[in-house]
Amino acid sequence: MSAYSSASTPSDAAPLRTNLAEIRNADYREIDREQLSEMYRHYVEVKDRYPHAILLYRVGDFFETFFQDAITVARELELVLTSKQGGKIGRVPMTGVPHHALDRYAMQLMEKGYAIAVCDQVEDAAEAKGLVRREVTRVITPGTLLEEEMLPSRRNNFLAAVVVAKHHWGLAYTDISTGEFFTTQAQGIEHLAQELDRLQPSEVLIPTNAPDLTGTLLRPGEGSPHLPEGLPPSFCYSLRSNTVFLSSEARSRILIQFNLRSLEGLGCEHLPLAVRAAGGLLEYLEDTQKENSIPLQPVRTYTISDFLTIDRQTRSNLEIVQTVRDGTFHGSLLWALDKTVTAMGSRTLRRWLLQPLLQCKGIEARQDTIQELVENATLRESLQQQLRQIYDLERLTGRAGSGTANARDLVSLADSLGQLPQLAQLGAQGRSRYLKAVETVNPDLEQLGRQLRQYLVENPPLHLTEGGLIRSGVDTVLDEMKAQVEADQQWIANLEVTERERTGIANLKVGYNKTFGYYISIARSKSDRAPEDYVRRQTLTNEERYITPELKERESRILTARDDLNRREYELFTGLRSQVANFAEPIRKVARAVAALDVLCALAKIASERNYCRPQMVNGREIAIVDGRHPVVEVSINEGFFVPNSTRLGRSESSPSPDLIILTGPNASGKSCYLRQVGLIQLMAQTGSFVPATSARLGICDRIFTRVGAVDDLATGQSTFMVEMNETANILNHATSKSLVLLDEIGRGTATFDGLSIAWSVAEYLATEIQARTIFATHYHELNELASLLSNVANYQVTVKELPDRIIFLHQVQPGGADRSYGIEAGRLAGLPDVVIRRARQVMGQIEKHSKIAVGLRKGARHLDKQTVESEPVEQLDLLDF
Ligand SMILES: Nc1ncnc2c1ncn2[C@@H]1O[C@H](COP(=O)(O)OP(=O)(O)OP(=O)(O)O)[C@@H](O)[C@H]1O
Repeated sequence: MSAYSSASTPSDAAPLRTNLAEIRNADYREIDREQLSEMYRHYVEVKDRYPHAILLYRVGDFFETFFQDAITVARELELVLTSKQGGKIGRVPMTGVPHHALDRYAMQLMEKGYAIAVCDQVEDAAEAKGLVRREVTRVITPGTLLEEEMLPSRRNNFLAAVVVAKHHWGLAYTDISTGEFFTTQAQGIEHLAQELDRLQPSEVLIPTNAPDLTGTLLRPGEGSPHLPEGLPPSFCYSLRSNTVFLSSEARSRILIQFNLRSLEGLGCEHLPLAVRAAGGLLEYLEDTQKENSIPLQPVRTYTISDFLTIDRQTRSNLEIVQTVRDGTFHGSLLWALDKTVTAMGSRTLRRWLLQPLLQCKGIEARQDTIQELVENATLRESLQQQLRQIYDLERLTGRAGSGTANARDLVSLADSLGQLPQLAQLGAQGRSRYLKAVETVNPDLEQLGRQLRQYLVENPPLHLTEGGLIRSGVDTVLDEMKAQVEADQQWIANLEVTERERTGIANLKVGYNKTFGYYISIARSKSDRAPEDYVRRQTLTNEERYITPELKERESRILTARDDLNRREYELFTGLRSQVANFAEPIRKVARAVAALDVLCALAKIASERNYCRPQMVNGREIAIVDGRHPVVEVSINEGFFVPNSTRLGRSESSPSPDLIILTGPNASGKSCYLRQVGLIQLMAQTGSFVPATSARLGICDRIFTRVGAVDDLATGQSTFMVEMNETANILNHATSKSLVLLDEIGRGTATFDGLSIAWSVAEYLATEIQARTIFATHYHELNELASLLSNVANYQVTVKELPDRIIFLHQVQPGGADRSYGIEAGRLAGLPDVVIRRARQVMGQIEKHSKIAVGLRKGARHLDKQTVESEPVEQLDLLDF
């Protein structure tokens, strides 16, 4: 149980130990409201408006929950469930958390999939006549977090909205902490699922026409008949009324938000579903943020086909942002490449890796900057040094705009803006586009930074209403107030000396306590010498305590002046904060340029330290990598131990390279590693990065597909083999001749001959029908025979050296097919009985002797290139004949 519990709230709260089923008044909807006392009546009125959120209701120093919410919160947060007198109705369940710990507990509830409505006191309890006025000041949901401590700094927290109309869909998403706001429209639900998978939004808004469900937050995996079919179940979905997603309402909401007359300039005028999604998203922000107005950047329209498509399997198999095995960041591509020095840069690198480009122009612009920074290490190091001084401008601006920034945030912002001129000087030394983007500093931002530094003290406190924020000399009213307080404080400080002189009592003291304020203390033995204007306030064993009218007057003046002074400081502070919010747009523009430069510096540093090369991007189908390496494995094993391997793929008139490589080799020889290495090099190249190779010429790919390993998908109840077949079907149905397909172990999850047959026909289809560039790693060395049938197929093997008692892995990929697998050898080394090994060899010999796969298919080979494979009866394979 937590140390915080309602047991420490008001005195009539009592722990509830009863069986949950016996708790009375748990359901607020079923009680007689007339019987409730005034505060509870207000509580249920508010609760009626937020039936699906946990309502945290401010009472004194606590945020309390009542009725069913109290039971839920007690269970989820392991707090003590108590009860409190709710009026004539008797006691109602209650659980509370201290107000200062709200963020922490809200975060825990959020992680468990709850939305939270915060109902705070909006007037001073001391000044309230009757019930203290309370209002919902914020609704916190997973997609609307703003609090620094609740947000991961190095990744975005996206809120998405989706509108589906048959096969077409619109998607809008934003990160309200950084203000990014995008929208798009396309067709094919699988593409929507892919986009959501790329973004990993914390919350997805879905329109529903069931009014009583509006506001429901479905936890990940919960599912609902109201979710459009085909959406991944792994997200938190919020059901919203479909009226706010109507075209006209959505449209006018966007126009008002960005103060526009038409959507033309935003690029979404003719994309009705994109507009509807964006409008619905804006309405949600209005509804949840209440008094915080979120400064969003004008919505930007994008097209998914402008980027390399990476589906969920590929993102997972290539371990782009997390590893397959344990889902950790450590060991992923992002981990190996993220040498950025700002949180903004880190978020940008993640985005770039998940959304590589399709146009040479954009890729080459990034490459140009990397090249410049590889060649000029001094400039690169100075830039990184400079970038380190720049805080998270995007999120600091976001907090300023939403009114949640504190004085330390503004000081960090000012310090960061103060670094821009030096950054500009460094940028001016470069030639490429990304360096040029920072070479001029907006004078308004310089001025803003100066003003913030001029007003705010260097190390301001966290609290904003207790003074100590603003420097002296910047505001005459404030200075006069400070002078008055200081004069009175000085008078009190001198009082001890002046009163000792006046009374002649050498040990007279001036003290302060909370109950009486300032007092003069005299030893009781000397109390007869107290002057007439001394008024006795307290008698202790050895001393008497007095006040004087003048002392009291000074004291109350100090107290009121301090209040005024704190208020004035707060006013000045909020003025500064609003000023920052007014500059949100130009600050974020700079932030984007800074983030991109940070990423390019990081990639240049890696390129230089790890000997990467600049890949030459070409428009054809060529993939020519000389001495390529796996970017993650290379840095995970001892330096110099990684064995580089080359790759040539992509047949064309000028190149005899194969389209499909059959890759064989014993277990653990490095097939998977090689396969992934090729995929990662291609992906890195299309991100604009240099690649781990001696040289590379790469044609742009439209998609990278992977099928690696075999894992049961228990969540959807699919067997290993069905997962494998689904993934393979997806590849065969969507790959094009511009795709890169990486297949590892197709057909292993079923009977050998079924598996081999499927593997064979899949490879054949890829090579003849689709002609995608493919690497097909397999233990079925029978597939090597394909190369003798199809001219665009080649065999490669990962080599090993056989010694009498062991195998040495050379990890070298060389032309030719392995004529045997080492499975039986591996079994022998593992200690299988000799008799079993002997029998296995015998069986193997029989299989090899009688296999007529190549002969059988060669007879039908004339049909292979004519797309008639399906209709032609291929001769009965003789595989079972041994
Ligand atoms: N080129 C290489 N240089 C150095 N070490 C390598 C290389 N390729 C692979 N390795 C090492 O060998 C290990 C096994 O590689 P990998 O998993 O790719 O084998 P595999 O042939 O796919 O095995 P299996 O058929 O059992 O799946 C890797 O973890 C890696 O450490």
